[in-house]
Amino acid sequence: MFDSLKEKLGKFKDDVEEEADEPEPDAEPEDAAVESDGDAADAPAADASEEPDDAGDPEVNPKGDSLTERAKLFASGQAKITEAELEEPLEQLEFALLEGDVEMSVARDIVEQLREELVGTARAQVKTGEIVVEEAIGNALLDVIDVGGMDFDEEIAAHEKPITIIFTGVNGVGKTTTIAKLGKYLDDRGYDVVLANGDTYRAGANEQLQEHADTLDLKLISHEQGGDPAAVIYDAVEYAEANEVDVVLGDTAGRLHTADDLMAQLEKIDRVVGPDMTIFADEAVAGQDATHRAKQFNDAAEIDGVVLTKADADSQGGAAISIAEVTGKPILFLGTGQGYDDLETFDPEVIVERLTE
Ligand SMILES: Nc1nc2c(ncn2[C@@H]2O[C@H](COP(=O)(O)OP(=O)(O)OP(=O)(O)O)[C@@H](O)[C@H]2O)c(=O)[nH]1
Repeated sequence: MFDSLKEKLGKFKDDVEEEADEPEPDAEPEDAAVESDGDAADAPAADASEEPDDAGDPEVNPKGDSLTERAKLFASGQAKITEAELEEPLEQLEFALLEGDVEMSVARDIVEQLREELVGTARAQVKTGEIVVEEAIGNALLDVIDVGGMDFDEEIAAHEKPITIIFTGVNGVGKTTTIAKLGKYLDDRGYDVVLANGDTYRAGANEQLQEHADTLDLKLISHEQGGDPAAVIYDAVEYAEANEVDVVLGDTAGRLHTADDLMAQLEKIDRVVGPDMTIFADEAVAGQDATHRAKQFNDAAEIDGVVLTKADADSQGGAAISIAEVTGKPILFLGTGQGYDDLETFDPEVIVERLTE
């Protein structure tokens, strides 16, 4: 999972460490003078304990001395990584992220945060303490994926029952399978679950969900094909109330005659049923398409979180990295296979650890 993304981040780390490993060979005296005026770019002069006041004074430390000064700082481990040295590795990383289907604004945020965190870091620290670059990468990733934090288990436990969860997303991405997986997940945790088929548009949708319901021994509420999806989910909520069922999991259509029809239908379900939670499902492998769809669906019927399916088949991680920041809503689960238990809670810290280890 996300192997290619991991490789790209690893390459950035190697590139920066390589830069730190070499003295600044082409540091022109003039550059040095300019940098010492810049923001963190040449902070060593200020950090050096000896003669801090004289370091930038041309009388005491004329331009011609600054290379010697730099060599001294390098030897003492106090020299710092400059913005110029990071330029190429950062550019390459941004390109690699875009190539991996990371949304442009997200790739830029990651690169900017890395620049901010790494410029001015002591070279010696980067060279020897591998953890520095790794941590900077981790922080930049966490910043974009740890968004809108919601603990799904806590939310379910704390919420008044029944709790109604609606799933949105286009056809074929694994939405129905995800509902079945989540039904089992909740059933395993002691909740009574009822499924509702709000996809009254697609032929065979009832049978597909019924098959899952039978396998998992869950109740399914469905109407005839062509019926009103809001009515199906409403019925399921009534059933849950009458039978002390804890959770209603409602599927919705992933495609109608037009995208406008689909969005109008979702808005109607929102209005009539007033779901407690709306989860958008899409496939990780769809990359930027998934990110854009998440935004579109969120605009039509506000989502509370995302399930990214088929993460097991996704090496790029573009959607996984982008979707939370673009929608402002957290990824709750990753689908990691076709089995009912192939559902992994999305823990940003664990994901970052996996990507940077
Ligand atoms: N590898 C992998 N396959 C998955 C995952 N989730 C679902 N699938 C497969 O994706 C295919 C489509 O899943 P469905 O649940 O039928 O998709 P859907 O979104 O409901 O699509 P429709 O039923 O057409 O609306 C099935 O073959 C699933 O087994 C996953 O996390 N990993």
